[in-house]
Amino acid sequence: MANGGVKALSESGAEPPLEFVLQEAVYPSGDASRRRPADIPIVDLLRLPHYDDETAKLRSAIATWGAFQAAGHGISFSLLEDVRSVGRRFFELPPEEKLRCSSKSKGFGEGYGRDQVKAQTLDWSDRILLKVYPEDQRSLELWPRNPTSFSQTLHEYVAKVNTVAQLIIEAMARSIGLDETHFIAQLGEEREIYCRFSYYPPCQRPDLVLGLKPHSDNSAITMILQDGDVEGLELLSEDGGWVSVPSNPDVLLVVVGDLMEIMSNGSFKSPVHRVVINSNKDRISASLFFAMKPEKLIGPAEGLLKEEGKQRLYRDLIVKDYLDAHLNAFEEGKQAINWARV
Ligand SMILES: O=C(O)CCC(=O)C(=O)O
Ligand SMILES: [Fe+2]
Repeated sequence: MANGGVKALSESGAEPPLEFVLQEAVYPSGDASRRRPADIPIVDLLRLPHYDDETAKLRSAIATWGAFQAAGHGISFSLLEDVRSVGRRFFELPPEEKLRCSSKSKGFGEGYGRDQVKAQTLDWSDRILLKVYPEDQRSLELWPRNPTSFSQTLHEYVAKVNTVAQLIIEAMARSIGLDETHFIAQLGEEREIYCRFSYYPPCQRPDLVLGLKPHSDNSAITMILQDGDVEGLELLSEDGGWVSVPSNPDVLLVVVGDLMEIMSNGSFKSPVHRVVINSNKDRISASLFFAMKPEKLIGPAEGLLKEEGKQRLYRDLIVKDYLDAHLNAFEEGKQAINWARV
């Protein structure tokens, strides 16, 4: 692929090159705009700490979808719009400017450019991945200088979402009868947060490509700011069908990650999800992935194993080993969570 990324390919108007074309068995069949949205519950974070029915709603949403839409988060709409806007403006820069933010690191490496993974089929998207927390671990040389407000906007957004995530993670613990500090203590102050902006250009053959292959996240939780207008994210439902996540411009979509599935001993499911493409509309998203530091040992909460009849479903493991297993599984088109089962 030329240096212009998928955006330049899209603008050339050509059919997608073969390395982007999926095997026929996994064609996404059609245009994102023609899909029916899934009924993913909206949880009001203002009510969450005080009302048991809101906590029950959160638990049921996670049990059904592995995800919910968070409203009442207190982050101004203008900041959400600014985050989408700085992301979009970065991807609109000429290729040589974007390439200044790229690095050669393997796997899901930081910086602009495609994931350096052995994949059978390439994703129809451009992305930039940045470690945003702890602050002293930021590789600022990879952060876009253009638009000039990029760093400040992202900095402000991460601080706010970090506070919101705390409240959500406490409620998740409460919702399954654990002390509300349990998962937060696992994450610790030295938690790591990565931000991934993804830009999905239109493709004249949305029936042949995916913006992002089916995967579950290697995080504890992921907080996704979706495009304000354009849908594309889909969750794999229990009956094996794909359902489309509505693009609600002022909510944050909270998705359970594999590390939370392990710590909750399977009470919470980390959903398999993918991104489909539109024939004439582009889409932007910004995902924040919350995880423990790689050296941390995690496992199912003791409190969940004491209950009668409860079996341990996952091993204790070092987060770094899980991340390696996740990458290997991803490259083979498999789910890493099976590796963690007892
Ligand atoms: O673009 C989206 O809405 C989701 C992106 C995603 O699933 C990811 O980055 O892991
Ligand atoms: Fe994801």
